[in-house]
Amino acid sequence: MVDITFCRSEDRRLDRTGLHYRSMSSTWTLPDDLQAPTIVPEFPASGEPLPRHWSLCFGCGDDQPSGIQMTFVVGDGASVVGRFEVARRYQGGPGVIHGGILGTAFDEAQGMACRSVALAVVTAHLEIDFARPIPLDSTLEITAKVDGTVRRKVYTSAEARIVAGPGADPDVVVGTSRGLFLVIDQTHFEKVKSMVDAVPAAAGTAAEASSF
Ligand SMILES: CCCCCCCC(=O)SCCNC(=O)CCNC(=O)[C@H](O)C(C)(C)COP(=O)(O)OP(=O)(O)OC[C@H]1O[C@@H](n2cnc3c(N)ncnc32)[C@H](O)[C@@H]1OP(=O)(O)O
Repeated sequence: MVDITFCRSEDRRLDRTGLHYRSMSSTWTLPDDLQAPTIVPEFPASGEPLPRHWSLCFGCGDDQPSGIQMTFVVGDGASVVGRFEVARRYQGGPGVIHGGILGTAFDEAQGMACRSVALAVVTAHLEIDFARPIPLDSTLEITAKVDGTVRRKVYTSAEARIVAGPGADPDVVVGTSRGLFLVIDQTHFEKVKSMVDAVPAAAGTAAEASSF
């Protein structure tokens, strides 16, 4: 049970772990007992591709044609570098990406970075700063890393840059994100894994879901 109190006068929320945050990046603080990431042996070496975690995932799945189909390589240490094309169907304001799509990309990239320290995680908290408009038809690169862990909690951060197409400038950060992920075990998806096609007990895909 997460105990979050919203303090209206200070526009600040506090949780019982001492993690302080609000909608501005300057207030995301890492806990004092943060442990440096310990990389699991299954995580590929720097420069190697990092395979999708689930074929039907909206973020990385190659069997999910409506998704953003991000691809990843492993970066230095507990980090990953993900890329995707900002397709025209991801439009929010005229000519630019929808904020929720950028949120998807950060969520996916930070979750993939967590694979450096754990076999499976889910997002508990994600916050984003949208720094620059991101044009359609550009290629976005997200660099995400694990900043540290506290028990099952994995603290992550990420930056987005346009690396090809309209507005490309690898020196300009167009968005940033910070997120808390929780390590899960196989019981997490137990009640829903047969619903992968929104149909109970779909053979095959349900079995694959257990390896998420
Ligand atoms: C490789 C994978 C890539 C995946 C990329 C995509 C990832 C996703 O989009 S996942 C989908 C979106 N997320 C979800 O569906 C998760 C839904 N939420 C849940 O299932 C649960 O709330 C869950 C698992 C996150 C936490 O529940 P539970 O396991 O019972 O943890 P709980 O005991 O409440 O909390 C554990 C610790 O985390 C802290 N915590 C949990 N949630 C939060 C939160 N939102 N903010 C701050 N702290 C939190 C608690 O305070 C507690 O801290 P401490 O150990 O210091 O006491």
